[in-house]
Amino acid sequence: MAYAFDSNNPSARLVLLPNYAPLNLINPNFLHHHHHQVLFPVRFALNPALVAQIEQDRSISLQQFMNDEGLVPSREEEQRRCNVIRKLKEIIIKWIKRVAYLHKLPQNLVKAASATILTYGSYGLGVHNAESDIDALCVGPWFASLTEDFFVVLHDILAKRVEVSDIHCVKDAKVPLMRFKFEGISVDLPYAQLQVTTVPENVDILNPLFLNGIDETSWKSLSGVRANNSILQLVPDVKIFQQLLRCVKLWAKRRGLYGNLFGFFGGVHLAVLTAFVCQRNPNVSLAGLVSIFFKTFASWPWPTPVLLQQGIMMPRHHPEARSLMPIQLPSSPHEYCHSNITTSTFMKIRTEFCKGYRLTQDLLKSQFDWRNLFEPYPYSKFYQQFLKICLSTSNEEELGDWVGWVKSRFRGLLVKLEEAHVFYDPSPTEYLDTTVQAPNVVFYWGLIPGKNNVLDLDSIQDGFKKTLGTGQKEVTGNMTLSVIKSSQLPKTLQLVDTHSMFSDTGQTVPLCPNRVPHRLVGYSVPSI
Ligand SMILES: Nc1ncnc2c1ncn2[C@@H]1O[C@H](COP(=O)(O)OP(=O)(O)OP(=O)(O)O)[C@@H](O)[C@H]1O
Ligand SMILES: [Mg+2]
Ligand SMILES: [Mg+2]
Repeated sequence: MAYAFDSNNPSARLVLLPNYAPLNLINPNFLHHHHHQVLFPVRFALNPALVAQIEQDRSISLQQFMNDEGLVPSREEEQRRCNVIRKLKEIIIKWIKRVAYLHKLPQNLVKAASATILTYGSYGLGVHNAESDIDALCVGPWFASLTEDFFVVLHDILAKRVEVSDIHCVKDAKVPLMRFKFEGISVDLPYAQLQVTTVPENVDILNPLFLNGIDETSWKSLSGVRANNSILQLVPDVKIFQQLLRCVKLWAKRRGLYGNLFGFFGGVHLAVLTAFVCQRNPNVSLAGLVSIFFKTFASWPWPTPVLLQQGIMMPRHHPEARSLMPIQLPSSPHEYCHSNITTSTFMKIRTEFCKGYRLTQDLLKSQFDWRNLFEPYPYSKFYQQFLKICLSTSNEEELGDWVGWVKSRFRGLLVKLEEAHVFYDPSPTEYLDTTVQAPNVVFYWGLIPGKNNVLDLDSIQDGFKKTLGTGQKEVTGNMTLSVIKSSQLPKTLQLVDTHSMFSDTGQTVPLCPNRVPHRLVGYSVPSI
């Protein structure tokens, strides 16, 4: 560590120079001319070339960190996903020919008929990792209906394929879709029907020619693709946007802020916040953008909405406009991303933005270390009490469906806890309680009851059970709530807080935090 000291003014602060800062990069006039006012922050003392050099180094070390985390998929993993999409496209083409035939269309129309797959979500943005699903929109012609041809004919074709497992139809959602695994990779497949016979492979869904006469559901299903297209068009540099979004997603996951169903962010929210920062700061390095990201949102005057397209007037009566953190859905004028953020999760998110800002505001600090930003959230140290949510089924096959169902209704539980005036931190991580015989998944949510506040758990549990009993549901299981002290948390969970790793010893082990439940309805939570 090197220090430059202003000897003419002993009360002036020491100017800290990073270890590797070559002295010749220090603005030579600085110490000389400004020795009566060395109170400038250190960055002003440095030659801009040095600042740029350090930022560059920080960006490289951040990229190195991300690579070491294994977040960027390997070439083989990419290839696997490409193969899945190629095979899906082949299946869709065969399907549409069969549907045309079943509808007894004339030969020339059968010949001309086509359908395609458009990817969106994190895969479409190029920020997916090995755990991400593939969001693939099936786009079909005028004669292929959602209810029959998609949910019955295509479903049956897919169900018969050896590559496909765990296939489910989610019909009652805002964006109806089929969810399945294809060669082990989760796929979300919604459907949009265009009023044309031939759907080109790379159909331009922004072209009004294709959008003529489109129905409401198809329009909604197209919104994910539209959002992706416009994000990619609005950011000045796609590559740096992707890098920043990967960092932001990792930060959100590590700090327990990723999961729309838990009242936190989904991928789309973070994509818009990231695009917003990139849009306003072209030509800034990755490290600089991370710093600006936290600065921007630590001081954001919520509930002022975050808008990517400034000219668009967002309607005040929109239900999401009243949400605590409204975020515009790009390219869908007058639409916001759906969010489940509550007062508790809002407070946690804001605290974490501020913490992120504190940790990244001074990139020039010599002891700067990216690991601090991505440190796993230490739940067991933060909270003295936890709400334990135990979900179980009598056999393993039903567990995924049951957990997915309960998660899709978690909003009801968040609202009930909010009404009970407790502060809660709904950690999305899933654990397995090995002291329970039945196949199970356990959640531990941090709790801080309000003053003089006794939590009436029975009434919350009864109310939530009622919520679970309504709507379309094929499986049932058990759900119990209990409050435990942090000292009663399984030891491995406390270990996880410090090491964030999977453990196969002890009572309770975390499952894959991104385990994708089959019936998880995503953002289209049924109304509760
Ligand atoms: N809350 C939401 N509001 C609006 N659109 C959403 C919402 N959630 C998902 N979507 C749409 O569906 C797409 C896929 O969502 P998904 O939940 O798979 O997240 P993702 O961005 O792909 O991240 P991940 O890598 O976790 O899968 C999003 O990109 C978005 O277009
Ligand atoms: Mg996805
Ligand atoms: Mg998805």
